[in-house]
This record gives sequence, structure tokens and C-alpha cells, in this order.
Amino acid sequence: MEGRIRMKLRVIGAGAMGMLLTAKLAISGAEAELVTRTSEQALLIREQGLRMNAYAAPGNFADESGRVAEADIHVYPAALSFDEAAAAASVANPAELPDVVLLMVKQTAITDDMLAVLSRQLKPSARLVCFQNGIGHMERLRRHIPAARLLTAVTTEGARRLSPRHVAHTGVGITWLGAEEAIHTTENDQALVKKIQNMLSHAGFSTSVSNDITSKVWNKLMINAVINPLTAVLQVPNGLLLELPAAKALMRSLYEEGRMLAERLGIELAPDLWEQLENVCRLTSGNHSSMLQDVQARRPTEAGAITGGLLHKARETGVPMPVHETMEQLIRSIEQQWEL
Ligand SMILES: NC(=O)C1=CN([C@@H]2O[C@H](COP(=O)(O)OP(=O)(O)OC[C@H]3O[C@@H](n4cnc5c(N)ncnc54)[C@H](OP(=O)(O)O)[C@@H]3O)[C@@H](O)[C@H]2O)C=CC1
Ligand SMILES: CC(C)(CO)C(=O)C(=O)O
Repeated sequence: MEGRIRMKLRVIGAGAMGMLLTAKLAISGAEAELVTRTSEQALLIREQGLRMNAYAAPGNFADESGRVAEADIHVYPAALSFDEAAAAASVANPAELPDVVLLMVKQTAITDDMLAVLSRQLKPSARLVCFQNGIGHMERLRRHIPAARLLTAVTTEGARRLSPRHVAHTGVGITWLGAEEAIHTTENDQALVKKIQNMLSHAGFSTSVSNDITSKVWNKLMINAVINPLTAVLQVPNGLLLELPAAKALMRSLYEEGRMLAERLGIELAPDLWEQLENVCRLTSGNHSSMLQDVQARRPTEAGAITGGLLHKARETGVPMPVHETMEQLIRSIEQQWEL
């Protein structure tokens, strides 16, 4: 099939999104290996495989009570830990290294130490596709990996990790691919991006290439910056935000502050973004946002890259964002309680 030249793929991070991508890529016949943080999880996946539930009603997210699964799929991808991948890369022939690496860890895992190790696993022709919500990570990545090797992916797919080898595909969405810097202009670069798009599309992800990926990043950032901290602080599912007049007023203030900042930065947001935001709350009404799930599990949240990402830009440009500042302090206070 056109554009389906065999590529070696690696998915780093065997959480919700990493397991989803690996399972669907494997089902589509792609050669995808999964890199876990721990050797225990890699061993478990090698021995027992990955399990994926895909739910009925595309476009809708599964509710907490668990709808009847449309499919219960088992696949057996290659799996190894991050340290094992680093050790193998140090002695590998570059031809054995992956052509495309999908980075599926949370923003909180993208540290300078991690990136120093990761950069040594990438051959010069490889591309690293980064799926994180929030902003700030691409700047960190560019300190270790040449910008020409980096691609940004923005996705509205939804996944939930049910166990270290079991994932639920909780929402069917859209994925955009693009480069934040206008450097992917050669024919070779464009052909490679097209191949990645084809590979994701063939795996069942509706994928488009965007010439303005920053806009896509910010549309998603705005949605996450409005819904996630509010649901995490109030401990409510997404849909309830629309039912509580005071919470809805806060949503609107967060939204207006974000829109003003985007305007100042010259970033184009969707004209109907507020309606989209309300729609996400409706479509995911029973869901706990990822930030609420992190707070409930006492895991570090991605607030630093979502609310914190906006505030960083606000400070650079002098745009006041008092409501986002308050949300950041509230989330930080929650995280600081765990240190006591
Ligand atoms: N889940 C979703 O529906 C969506 C998520 N996103 C974004 O995608 C990103 C990933 O999210 P999600 O999959 O939910 O997060 P998860 O926390 O479920 O998964 C992240 C995984 O990364 C692993 N990890 C951490 N450090 C390393 C490392 N050095 N090497 C290998 N693996 C590592 C973690 O391992 P361990 O558990 O052992 O610590 C964990 O399994 C986030 O930025 C999120 O905002 C975007 C759209 C939708
Ligand atoms: C869109 C939303 C808010 C869905 O819950 C999300 O992306 C998240 O929880 O991080």
C-alpha cells in the first residue's frame, strides 16, 4: 500500500496512551516495540501480552461503570525497559535503531536526565513524535535533540490504563501532526511526516498533518487548562462543571484569560473554542479528568505544563492571569500536602 513502507517504531511509555498506540499499531501489522519504565512491566508484557478494550459508540467516552466492550484484543509486542533500551542502543548498529519514536510519557517524566539518555538512542534520521498535553516540553527537548528531528502530535483520543498490561480505548478522537518550527520543508521531511500519518491512520487513528500545529496545541491546552485544574480542585467529573453556576463562571474566567494571552502571542484559537469546551464536558461528563485522577492517586500532576505553561508565557508577555495563578497555587497546595 502506498506510503506503508516498513518502519521500525518504538513507543516510549506503557501507560494509557502508550499501550493504546502500541496495541493498535500492532493490530495494524506495524512493527512497534514498547518501552516501559520498569523491567517488571516489560517482562509482564512480553510474557502475557497487552490487552485492549475498545468500546462501542465511537466519539463517546466510556463511563465509570464500564460499558460492554466492543472488542477485547490481545497482542504480543516486543517490550523492554528504558534502561534496557539505552544499554542496547549503546552497542547497536544504527540500522537496528527505530526510525520513529513515539514519546508517550507524561510531561513530569521529561527531565533533562531522561532526555540525555533518550537522545543517545536516536539515530540521526529518526523522528521523535511527542504526544504530551501542555507546553514547555518541546523547549526542553530542543536542548537535547535537534529541532529538525522533533514532531508534535496533538490528540483528542482517550485512553485509560486498567492494569500494567491492560488499556481501555475510552474515546475516539482526532490526531494532528506537525512541526512547531518551520523546518520540515524538504521533500524528504514531508514524505516522512506523511508516512507517519499513514501509519497512524492505518492503525485506526484519524490523523491529519497541520501547518499550524501551535494553534492545535493551544486549543487543546486551553481545554485542559480550563477543565483539569477545576475538576481536580473541586473533585468532580467533567460534566458537573457545567451544572454548577459558580464553577461555570470560573471556567469562563479561565477561558477569557487564556484567550487574551493567545491573542497577545498571535496564536490563533478556534472561534468556537468555548462551545468546544462545553462539548468536551458533555461528551466526557462522567469522566474524571487526568488531573483529578492524578490527584486521587497522589501522583504529580501535569499542572506545571498546563496552567504553569500558560503562566510562564503570561509572565514573559505581561498579560495578567489571576484566576490561573489561583488555580496553580491550589493544585500546588494539594501536591505539597503529600510531602508533609
Ligand atoms: N490518557 C489520555 O487519554 C490522553 C493523554 N494525553 C497525554 O499523553 C501523555 C501520556 O498520558 P497517559 O498515557 O495518560 O499517561 P500515563 O501516566 O498513563 O502513562 C505514562 C507512562 O510513562 C511511563 N514512563 C515514565 N517515565 C518513563 C521512562 N523514562 N521510560 C519509559 N516509560 C516511562 C510511566 O511509567 P510508570 O507508570 O511505571 O511510572 C507510565 O506508564 C500525557 O502528556 C497526557 O497528557 C493526551 C491525550 C489523551
Ligand atoms: C479533555 C479532558 C479534560 C478529558 O477528561 C482531558 O484531556 C484530560 O482529562 O486530560
